[in-house]
Amino acid sequence: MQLPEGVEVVGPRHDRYEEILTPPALAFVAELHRAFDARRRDLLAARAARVAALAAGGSLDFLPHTRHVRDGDWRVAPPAPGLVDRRVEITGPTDAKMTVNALNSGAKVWLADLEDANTPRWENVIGGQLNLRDAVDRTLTHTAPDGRRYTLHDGDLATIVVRPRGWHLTEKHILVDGERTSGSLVDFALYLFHCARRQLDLGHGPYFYLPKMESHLEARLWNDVFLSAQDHLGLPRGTIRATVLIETYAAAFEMDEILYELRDHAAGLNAGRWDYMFSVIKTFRTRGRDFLLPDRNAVTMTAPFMRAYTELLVRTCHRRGAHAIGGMAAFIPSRRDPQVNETALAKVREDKTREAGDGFDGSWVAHPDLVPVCREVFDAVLGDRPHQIDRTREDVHVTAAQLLDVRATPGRRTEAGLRNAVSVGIQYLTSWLRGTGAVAIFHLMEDAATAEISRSQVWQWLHNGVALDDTGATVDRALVERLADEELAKLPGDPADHAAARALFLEVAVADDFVDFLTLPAYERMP
Ligand SMILES: CC(=O)SCCNC(=O)CCNC(=O)[C@H](O)C(C)(C)COP(=O)(O)OP(=O)(O)OC[C@H]1O[C@@H](n2cnc3c(N)ncnc32)[C@H](O)[C@@H]1OP(=O)(O)O
Ligand SMILES: O=CC(=O)O
Ligand SMILES: [Mg+2]
Repeated sequence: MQLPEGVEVVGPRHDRYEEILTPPALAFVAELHRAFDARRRDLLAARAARVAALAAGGSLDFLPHTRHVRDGDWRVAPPAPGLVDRRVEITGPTDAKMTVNALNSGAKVWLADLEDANTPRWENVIGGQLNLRDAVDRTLTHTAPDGRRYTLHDGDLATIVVRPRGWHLTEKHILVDGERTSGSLVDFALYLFHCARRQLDLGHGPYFYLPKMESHLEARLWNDVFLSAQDHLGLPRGTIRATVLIETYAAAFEMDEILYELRDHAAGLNAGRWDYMFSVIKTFRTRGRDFLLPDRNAVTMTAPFMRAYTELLVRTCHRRGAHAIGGMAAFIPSRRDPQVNETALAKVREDKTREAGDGFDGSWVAHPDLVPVCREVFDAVLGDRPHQIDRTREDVHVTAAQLLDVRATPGRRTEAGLRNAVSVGIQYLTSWLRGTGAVAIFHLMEDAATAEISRSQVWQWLHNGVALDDTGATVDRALVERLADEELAKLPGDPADHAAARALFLEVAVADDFVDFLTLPAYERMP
């Protein structure tokens, strides 16, 4: 096949890959790369500059020069078809079985995840695009090794909203002018190219969730990508809709500005609590006690700094006519263990009840068996209304000091918490390196965001010389390595199965230089 000039595909071409990697689709990727990749890299450099300023004693605050945006009277575009009622959204990776199960789950929306829940292995990147296209065509089927056959229901399916990779990730198998492309642009462009028209014919549209942004300038970049992409494909401006995850500390101070940048394409904000917690740790990782969190599993959504963040998110969205979408309770139900199941359902009910009461218009679940409980809770609050955007939460007034008040978080730093972080981190990386980016560990959903909390918390405790509240031991490299060995010895199978993950975990959790994202070195270990 003749590729567009300057484009190379260096990943293997498995069965049907030519249906996705067509010359016009690759030309579209190349056009976006040439127009926008330099800006992407400049924005990543701006992130690094902010980290340096914070390490030197700076802080986060609402931006003085964008006050006119926060004070201004503007609204985002009205909700697009398929995105009006979002009371239950299921998330998950895009392998064929999960795709069918998610679309059939009864959720209103499926977040098709190419980010936190996905290892961006070449087979997942292109295989995911094939599954998405087949799903939109309603031809997707799957036969499990045990012979079970999966097909899409005839009636209503969940609206597909694709989450491309964050701006920090590259795609090493598609090169343009000899350079790696952006993972975000590849995921976005291939889905838009192959599925936008089909989605419009079905009465929906090309919809996206945008992850891990750290400023409104990053949102402006996405908006410019959307304008250019719509023009290239002859789609009316405003066809694309994007829901932005507010999941970095810096973005919490720029919610209005992010919605404003994307306003003709904006579909709402989501409270991405796990990456947010990771970002809180990461942003002030060298600043000692004021930003030390207790054990990961002790930090709940009622911690004052988390509450300030979700309250501000609902208020900001509703003032601008946008949906506010809740986050992920990590408890995973079990079809085999009634006790585990009961606990998960109760915890998820409690979480969704708080969100619905706070004004969220819908929320996320990680598993099909959680769809009914989320729906029931939101039905009780919404009734026949598709959302509660008219609940403007004028009562909410969140200050920068409240967003930054990490110190008031109740909980202890314990050896059990450290053990858990080490064990979960290594088990997760074992799974990631094998190509599975979401996994249940100790009955909790673990993905790239939750694993980041584990490893960054170990890094933070170690580099701030934390003494554990229970044993009094100071966290140091020797202690982390000992716990790693003890925890690996408890796992079934050979500890050698986890050797690569153990080494990678120590690299990102212990080394002096803090690696920005664990997926960066992990991706380099992928073929
Ligand atoms: C921080 C964040 O970004 S949160 C969003 C990103 N994270 C995610 O999306 C995680 C999504 N969830 C998952 O991946 C899974 O639920 C896991 C890995 C946590 C657990 O999966 P499993 O161990 O397979 O759970 P379990 O065995 O109970 O699954 C039962 C069935 O439900 C299906 N299922 C489970 N979760 C999902 C899902 N999210 N989407 C679609 N189907 C699902 C399984 O495929 C299985 O199907 P089958 O009965 O046809 O074989
Ligand atoms: O993407 C969601 C999160 O919680 O992180
Ligand atoms: Mg996230």
